[in-house]
Amino acid sequence: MAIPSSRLDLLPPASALVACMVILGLTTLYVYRLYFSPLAHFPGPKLAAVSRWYEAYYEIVCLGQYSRRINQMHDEYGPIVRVAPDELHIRDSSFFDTVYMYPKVKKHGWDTRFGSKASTFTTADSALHRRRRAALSPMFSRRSIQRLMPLIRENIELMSRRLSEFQESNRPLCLTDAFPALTGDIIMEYSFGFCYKSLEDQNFASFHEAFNAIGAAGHIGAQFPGFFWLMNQIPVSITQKMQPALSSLLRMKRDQSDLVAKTIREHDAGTQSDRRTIFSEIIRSNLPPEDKTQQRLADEAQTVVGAGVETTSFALCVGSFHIAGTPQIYERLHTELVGVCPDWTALPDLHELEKLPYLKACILESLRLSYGLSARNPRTHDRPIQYKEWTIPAETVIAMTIVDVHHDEKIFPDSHAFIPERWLSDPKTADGTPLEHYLVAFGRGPRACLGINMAWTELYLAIAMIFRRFKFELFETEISDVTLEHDNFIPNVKLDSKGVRVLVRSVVDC
Ligand code: HEM
Repeated sequence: MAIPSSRLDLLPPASALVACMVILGLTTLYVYRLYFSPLAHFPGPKLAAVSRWYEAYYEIVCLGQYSRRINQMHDEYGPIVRVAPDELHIRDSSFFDTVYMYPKVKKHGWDTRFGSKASTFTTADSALHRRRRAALSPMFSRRSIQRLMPLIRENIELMSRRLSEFQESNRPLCLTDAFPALTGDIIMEYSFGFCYKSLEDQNFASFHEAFNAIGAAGHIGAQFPGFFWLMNQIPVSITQKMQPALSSLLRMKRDQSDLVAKTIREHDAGTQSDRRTIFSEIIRSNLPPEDKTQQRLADEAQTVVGAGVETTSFALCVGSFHIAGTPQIYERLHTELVGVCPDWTALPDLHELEKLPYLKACILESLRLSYGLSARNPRTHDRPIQYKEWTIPAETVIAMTIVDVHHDEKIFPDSHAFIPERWLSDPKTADGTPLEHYLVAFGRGPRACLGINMAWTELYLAIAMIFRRFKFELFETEISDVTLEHDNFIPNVKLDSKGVRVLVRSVVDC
């Protein structure tokens, strides 16, 4: 039946109706989150409780500042705060193991962050994660890394030759570029039997910027899950103009996808080489076919390579900066290294290096101040957990942050200072816990770092080679070039940093 036109005039326009419904819906949602949600009674700012836009503002507009804001919230509200409608954050080092060591723990939230949702690193579900991790694990065991030693040493020696070049030319060397070239060449070679030869490149060109871009873009991906899909649809020539670092990231993703495809093809044709690579082994593993698709393995490649490049290289930057800038640390380390390595040309094997207490202390302190990840690290448990007087409902997202533990002044007094001595002579905290228990750079529990053996090996060999054979003089570099300023998932320093730059000097006992 037709409505008379006079009555039609009385109806509000469709757009107004939609707007009213949206406002009503949002109001209902916000009222629920504030007053009726199971997390309603947890302390924290109301804005954070009603919407993730609060987080988005600090992460996207203020460029990775939500962690800092969360720290202010803890100062104001106490050790547990509600930082998003469905998420609590805890700042209490003694609770770290309870959150992370639970075997069935899930990790929601990282699956949309990097455009690689099917990787082991980003898999949310615990059972699926276990299966995927099991296929990767054999390649990262201590024995496998021992087998990888010739490759690691070859790259360390190549780095040594590059350092000699800089010493001879007296040109400043940018370690922020050089270290990702080292770690990148190693992990690419191990992943695919191919690398970009970044160490040989005049300027150590690598995908370092791309990995930093992915961290920053992750803030957008976290809020808008379709973001990476959208970026992938845009031709590289356009993203190149819009955002060069992001275009480098997309190029890297496409390269890795091609390398995965090549590995699959060679496996299917039976033409693969005898050399074990991470991806040839995954393809040979007993993972089900759906976990061996090109897309899933490309996701895996992105995170394995990313995890292998940035964390270790930043730890090397932080350590080198402090060792180079503090003569008594350098002298003590150098003397210890000369003791075990009187002939500078022959670096001792890993077992010998692992026995050196001061070298280990310098590495521990480098890890402590480089954090691994600066992001808050979400977990959910399938049962309620008790934190002090608070009962946290099952399936709540609970996060803690490595940076908070490493700067817990009760555990690491003068926590911003680089003091290797704090690790000497088997130190304990006030309650008798070994200090190393609170070094959580590699995370904890079933989702802890898989590359820990590889990371330690690279750190031992690189630091031993550098500070046995050379001496660094800091060049127009200051503490802010290694200080966390932007939490872009991985720790980023101030935006206008030119990197850690040094002049390379020879040493008399070489
Ligand atoms: C200084 C060096 C490194 C640090 C501090 C570090 C730190 C971390 C941390 C904190 C996590 C856990 C994330 C979480 O809790 O969810 C992690 C995971 C991981 N790391 Fe590392 N990492 C380092 C080097 C490496 C290297 C060299 C590799 C080798 C490719 C690697 C591969 C991985 C992988 C595959 C995961 C995911 C494990 C999983 O989700 O089961 N990492 N890393």
